[in-house]
Parts: sequence; structure tokens; C-alpha cells
Amino acid sequence: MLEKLRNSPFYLNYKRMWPYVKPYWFRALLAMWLCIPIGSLDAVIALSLKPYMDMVLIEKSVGTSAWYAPLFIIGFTIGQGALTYLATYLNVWVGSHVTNDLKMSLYSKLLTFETSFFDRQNSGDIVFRFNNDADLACSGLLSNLRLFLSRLFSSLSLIGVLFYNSWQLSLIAMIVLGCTFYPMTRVRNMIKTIMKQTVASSSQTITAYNETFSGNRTIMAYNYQPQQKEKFSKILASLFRLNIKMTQRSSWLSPVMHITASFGIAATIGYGSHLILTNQLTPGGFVSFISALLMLYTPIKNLGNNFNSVQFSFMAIERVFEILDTPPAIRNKENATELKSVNRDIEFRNVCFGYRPDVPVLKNISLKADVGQSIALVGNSGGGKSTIVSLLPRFYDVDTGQILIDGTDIRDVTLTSLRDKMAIVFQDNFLFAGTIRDNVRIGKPDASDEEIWKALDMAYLTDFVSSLAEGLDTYIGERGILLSGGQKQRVAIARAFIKDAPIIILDEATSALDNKSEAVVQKAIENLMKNKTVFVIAHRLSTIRNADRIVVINEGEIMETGSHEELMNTENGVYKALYNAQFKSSEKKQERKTESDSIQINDKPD
Ligand SMILES: Nc1ncnc2c1ncn2[C@@H]1O[C@H](COP(=O)(O)OP(=O)(O)OP(=O)(O)O)[C@@H](O)[C@H]1O
Repeated sequence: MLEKLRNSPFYLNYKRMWPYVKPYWFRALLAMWLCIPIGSLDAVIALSLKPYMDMVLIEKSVGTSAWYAPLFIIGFTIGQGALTYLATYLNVWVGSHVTNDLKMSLYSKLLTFETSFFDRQNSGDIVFRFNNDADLACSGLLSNLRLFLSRLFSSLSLIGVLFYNSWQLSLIAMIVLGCTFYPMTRVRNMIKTIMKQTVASSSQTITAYNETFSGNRTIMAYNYQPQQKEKFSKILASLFRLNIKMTQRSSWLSPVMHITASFGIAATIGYGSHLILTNQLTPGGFVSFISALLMLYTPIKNLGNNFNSVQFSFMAIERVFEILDTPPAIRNKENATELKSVNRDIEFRNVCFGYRPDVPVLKNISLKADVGQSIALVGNSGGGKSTIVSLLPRFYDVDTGQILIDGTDIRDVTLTSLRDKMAIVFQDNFLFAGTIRDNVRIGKPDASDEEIWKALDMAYLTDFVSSLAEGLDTYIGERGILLSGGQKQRVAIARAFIKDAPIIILDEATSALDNKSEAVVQKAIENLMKNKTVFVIAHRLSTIRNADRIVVINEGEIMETGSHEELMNTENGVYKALYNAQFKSSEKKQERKTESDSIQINDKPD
């Protein structure tokens, strides 16, 4: 029996939540303790009916307790109301603290997850699991416990009143009561899968909203509204079906309990009449018994109504702890050391990697960069260049092989110290809703305005930021939407400048700039690259001509490696072909531009 209780979802879920309730245990306990008088006071009303009925209605005499009965009822109800208010207040106070703590744990956990976790999840799932589930878990848990306790004490005290008045009628009532509990245990299994599907569909609606928000321009540009509407309406239709299924499987519970209760009341009235007629029970005692019985059926009937919400909150707790119990795949080793500095070299040694086990993306990559060297990765789209550089800050871990910094495997050093040594500019940089200052400061949280201006200057943004009325305090919108693509990229470059890390990773860092700005920023990047070890990916080969070493990657393999001059001297070389193709196409563009310029000049009226 005890073992069964220990394995019950009720016990397990409360046990899991206990560490979160523990810091507020006193107020939580007080709120729960208040449920005892709140629940028990129900019985006083039923109990006070007996003397009132027997003396006033039957004997037609007015004893002292008969006078006090109405006053008692008012007094106790006021007392019960005040205690209910206090219990609700305490419950909300504790509940809000517990919810916040749980959300904080979940959010901290979210920040530790590796990139592949985010690759797998959709945004709706994240919002639902991390926000809604935490709310549902806490509110369901605490208010249900309060409800449960006040109903339990109410039921116990009312059962006391029943036995006080008549043990024979009480036995009948108890048997019927037992029959009302049985259906509840059946429903849980029937609705569990529907609840899971409902959660999945609800998270799809959140994803749809997110996509509409982030992708609104694409939706408009491609007149994609009808398809989006259709997708959304399919999600709503599935939610509707699940809702109906849930109602079909669970809503019979309340009426069935009601009907069972009515059998109980009918039986007690029938047998009660016999007891009164045979003088085994006074009419007052009978009225008091029936009142207590009716009052007892209300909490029990409501337990049926609350049953679904309890199930929802238990499932939310299960989902929340599923996340909290999952260790991040990429984390510090137990004895990880600090990476203090980068003095000698960075080496990829026989690295193999795939995003999925069955699809290799990098095949036996070996590559060494001495400190201060710049390595350019070039090659066809989808060849694996971005993948190579994303292994360095351990966004993903290698499948086999090693990445070493000064001879130490990067998995042996702490993640924070490793990432501290790198400044990364991505192809698609994320800017946070906030000011230009906030976004540059991400590279160095304690940077002064002077340092920020210096970084902006190196990223050739000073003129633009100075021209803004609010300068560094200019709000750039969510994801930096109020800036142009090139400006966004330069803010990201400034962010990397200010970090002043020994390793620089530039993944198509200048792809959103026009030729003129690129030439300017390229000069700034060359400043930034001085005395740093740099991994640069660029499609425009003219920008990486000066790299110490160029590595050509194709289909996850290194095809060629060498300086620009060396590779240009390789007969039938891949790099040479790529470079010549780009050079010719840019020459053609230049020719066309010159032609059109001369046409315009010739067309000018005299
Ligand atoms: N997060 C991911 N999950 C699964 N597969 C991925 C992921 N990112 C990239 N890939 C796949 O890995 C392969 C290499 O991609 P990668 O982005 O490294 O190429 P790339 O050489 O940088 O391409 P590009 O020059 O177009 O940016 C591609 O086939 C791509 O589809």
C-alpha cells in the first residue's frame, strides 16, 4: 500500500516540486494549515442545525442553543471568509515565488543547451514548455493542494457529523461515496494521450504566431497568406477535435458521480424515514445528517470537475522535469581547466563530424593554424566551411578526432574560458532589442563609451551613429530591424572588435556590405586580424587573397591548401578555377558598368 502510494503520480510530482517549495515552507504550511479550519467550519453549520430543528421546529421551545444557531452560522461564515482570504493571499504569494524560481531554473537550463537542441526544437515548443508549463505546474500544484486539503478536512469533519447523527445512515453514505471515486481512476488513462496531443498542437499555434512575426515580409512578398491561414486553420481544427475527444472521454465523470450521489441521498432518505418513525433518530438529527451529506457531496462532485486540471498540472510537472533532468550534451568535463591564453597553435586533427549520425559532413579534416596566422576557408556552398568554424567554440562536438589549442583538447577546458578567447561574426548576426550601446557592449559588458566609440570607428560606423539624434542610445528594434543589413553587420563587427579576443572567426562577415563599404571594413578587419589567429570564410575571394593560408573545402574534405600565389600556380587547381571564374565575372560586370556609363554620358543633351 505504502509502496503504491510512493509510486503514485501524486506523491512523485509533489516530491519533485518540494525543493522549490522548501524556501517558502513556513508560509506554504500556514496556507495549508488554514485549510483545516476553513474545511472543518463547514461541519459547524450542519451540526448547528440539529438543536435548532429539534427545539424550535419540533418541541416549539426556544433553548439557548437554538437562539445561538443563526448567530453561530453568521459568525462562523465570517470567520471562514477571513481565513479563506488569508489562505488565498498566502497561496498566491508562495505560488508566484515558486513559479518564478521554476522559470528561472528552466531558463538557466535553456541557456546551457547545445546548438543541436535548438536545431531540433521549434520556437512554439520552447515557449510552451518553458513558460506555460511552469505556470501550469505551479498554479495547478499549489491551488490543487489547497483545494484538496480544504476539501479533505471539510469531508472529514462532515463525515464526523454524519456518524455523530447516525452510524447506520453513515455506512450507507460511505458505500455510495466509495462508488463515486472509482470512475475517477479510470479517466486518467483515457485522457493522457489526448492531453499530450493537445500540448503539441498548442505549441504549433505559438510557432505559427512566431513565424508570422519574424517572416511577415516573406509572407507578404510571396503572397503566402492563404497558405499560412490554411496551416493555422488545420492546427485549430486539430485542437477542436482533441477538445471534443477530451470532453467525450471525461465529461461523463461529473454527471455519473452526480447520479451515484443521488442514489446515496435517495437511500439515506428512505432508510432515514424508517429510523425517525422507529424513534432511532430525531428529525433534527436527520436534517443535520442530510445537510452534512449534501455538503459532503459538493466537494466530492467538484473533485471530478477539478480532476482534468490536476492531470494537466501533473503532466506539466513531468514535462518540466524532463527538461530539468536532461543534462546538456555539451558541458564542462568534471576536471575541466581554464584556457588561460592561446600561445602556440590551433589544430584540427582528423576531425569527422555529422549533424546526423548517418550523414557525414566533415571527413577527416586536419588543419593547423599557428598563432597570428589567418586561415581562409573557401569552397562550394554546403561544403562544410561554417561547420568547421562552429566546432571551435564547441557549438557542436566532433564525432571523432580532436581539436587542440596549444596541444590541449578543447573538451578538456571550460566552455566559458574557451568561448572567452573567441570573437565571432556570423553571416546572419543576431542583434538584441535595445540600443546600439547595448549591442556593442555584449562583446565587453564593462566597456566605457570611449571604448564603444573606438570599436564603432574601427567598424566604420562612427559617421552613421553620430548622425543619429540619440547616438549610442538609438533603439534598433527587435533583431536590429531598424538598421540596414550592412549596418547590422558592422554593429556585429564592432561587437567583435571590442571583445579583443585572441581568436577571430569571420563567417561571411562582410557579405551584406556593398563593394565600397566592404573595402573599408576589410581594412578594419585587417587591423583587427593583427596579432590574432583568424579563421575567415568568404565567398568573394578577392577579400581573402592576403590570408596566410587558404584551405579549399569541398563536400567536407580539404581539396587544396596554400597561399594565394601557391594555389594560383597549381595547374588545374580548384582554387585557381574558382578565382578565375569570379575574376572574369567581376571583370564582365565592370565592362558592362563602363559601357552603360559611357552610354549615359553620350546620351546627355548638349
Ligand atoms: N544545423 C544543421 N543541421 C543539419 N544539417 C546542417 C546544419 N547546418 C548545416 N547543415 C548541413 O551541413 C552541410 C554543410 O553546411 P555548412 O553550412 O557548413 O556549409 P558551408 O560550406 O558553410 O556553406 P555556405 O557557403 O553555403 O555557407 C550542408 O549540407 C548543410 O545542409
